[in-house]
Amino acid sequence: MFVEGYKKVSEENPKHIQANPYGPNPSDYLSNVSNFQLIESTLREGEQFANSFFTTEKKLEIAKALDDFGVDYIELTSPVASEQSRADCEAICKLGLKAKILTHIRCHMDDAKVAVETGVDGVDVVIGTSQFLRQYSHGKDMSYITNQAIEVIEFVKSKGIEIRFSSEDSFRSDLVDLLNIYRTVDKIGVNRVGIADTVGCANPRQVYELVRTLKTVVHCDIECHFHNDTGCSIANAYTALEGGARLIDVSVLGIGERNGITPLGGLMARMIAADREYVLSKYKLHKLRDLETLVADAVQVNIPFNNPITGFCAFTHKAGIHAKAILANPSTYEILKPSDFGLTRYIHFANRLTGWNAIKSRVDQLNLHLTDTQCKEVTAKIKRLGDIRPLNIDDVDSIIKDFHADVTTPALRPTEGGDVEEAHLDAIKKRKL
Ligand SMILES: CC(=O)SCCNC(=O)CCNC(=O)[C@H](O)C(C)(C)COP(=O)(O)OP(=O)(O)OC[C@H]1O[C@@H](n2cnc3c(N)ncnc32)[C@H](O)[C@@H]1OP(=O)(O)O
Ligand SMILES: O=C(O)CCC(=O)C(=O)O
Ligand SMILES: [Mg+2]
Repeated sequence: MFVEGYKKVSEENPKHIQANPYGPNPSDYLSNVSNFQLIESTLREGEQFANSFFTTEKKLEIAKALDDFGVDYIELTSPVASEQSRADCEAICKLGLKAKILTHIRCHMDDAKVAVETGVDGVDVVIGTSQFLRQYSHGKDMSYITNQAIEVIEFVKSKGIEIRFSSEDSFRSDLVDLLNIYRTVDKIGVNRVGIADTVGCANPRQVYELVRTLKTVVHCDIECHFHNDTGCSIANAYTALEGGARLIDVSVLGIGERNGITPLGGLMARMIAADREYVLSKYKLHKLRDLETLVADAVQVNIPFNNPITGFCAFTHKAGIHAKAILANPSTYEILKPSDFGLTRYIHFANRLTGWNAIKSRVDQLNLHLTDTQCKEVTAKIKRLGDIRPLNIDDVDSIIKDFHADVTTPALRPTEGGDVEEAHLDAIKKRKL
């Protein structure tokens, strides 16, 4: 149906699509999709991953690589966790990186006093506010938590460094308790408040609602931390930004407690699809694969086959219908450009789902010449073998080369009344002799 005022969508240039033909949506003003920052927590949340053990050298190498990638903040394990944790934190602070260095502590003066002496640019303070954590973790009530928070925040602020206050397990906390404590810490002047989906229970709608509600209560930036237990960590991060959060906690490959948090690479994929220019202007995406390999090796895991961007088949197209369109215009089946990440696109033609367009493209790559009809013929041969066993590129290339030799050998030209198949066989026998 034609609706007056609707702009025609241009297929050539999707930018012509009008986001909202009925005028701006008030929530567009709140969205930080084009203005987000990353708190990179591989060296804090990531150290809580089951396989993690980072030597000092490895931590320094990872911190430098994260900085080179362009993350805004690097969050480090609490300096009270161990002697070495504290020494490593101090060593990373001395690197003089562009990224701001944070450490992550409990809401306790003992931790805060150590943290401010490490040389960090800021301190991330956290305390559980849900009934579970109040009962089974620290055992404190909301009034104790509030007083403790005020004392720690004022102390850290007095040292002239950044301070963030976060409520652990925010989504299972009482909303009134949450809003009260956030309002209090905002009034004292924290740089950020944090929402944490510590158990990975939140869905995007709940995230949007909580962020929007919190926006009505605080003036400072909102940071969000999403665990991935139910597979929502990237969607939740994106929705949080849409709702007006500014900062997202990520780790390389999403490593963290249990199955981890929002992965850096996955979030980059989501964000570049939303605002390519902003993401390309801030982050060195072509360094992503090396960064992931560095961390994967350090914690002895493989990069998952279906990882956004860097999974081995993330830019591989297989079915004939896809391959044809990709050859004509990659955007037909690609929302991300492999070249943005320094990567290459592949067409997987050695299989029975292939089509003649993909095979023709391979014929051209091999510098051979076959007509369209001949390409269709050779495709049928490839499919016949592909029905029997998995194929590799050499299989396909030799079928193509044999076919090409057959059709270009003069003996193949059918003589008057001659049989083409016999002529083929004859020519093949002659070549083999
Ligand atoms: C959701 C998260 O990821 S939060 C960050 C998690 N990070 C860490 O735990 C960092 C590594 N942790 C450690 O090295 C240790 O747990 C330490 C050094 C912090 C504490 O060690 P311990 O004193 O031996 O205590 P333990 O780990 O057994 O228990 C946690 C203690 O912290 C208290 N606590 C837990 N959370 C908080 C909090 N947010 N604020 C203040 N105190 C807290 C608990 O009440 C408990 O104290 P208790 O022993 O007096 O009851
Ligand atoms: O400090 C925070 O905001 C998050 C802490 C954390 O790792 C979590 O709650 O899962
Ligand atoms: Mg966490």
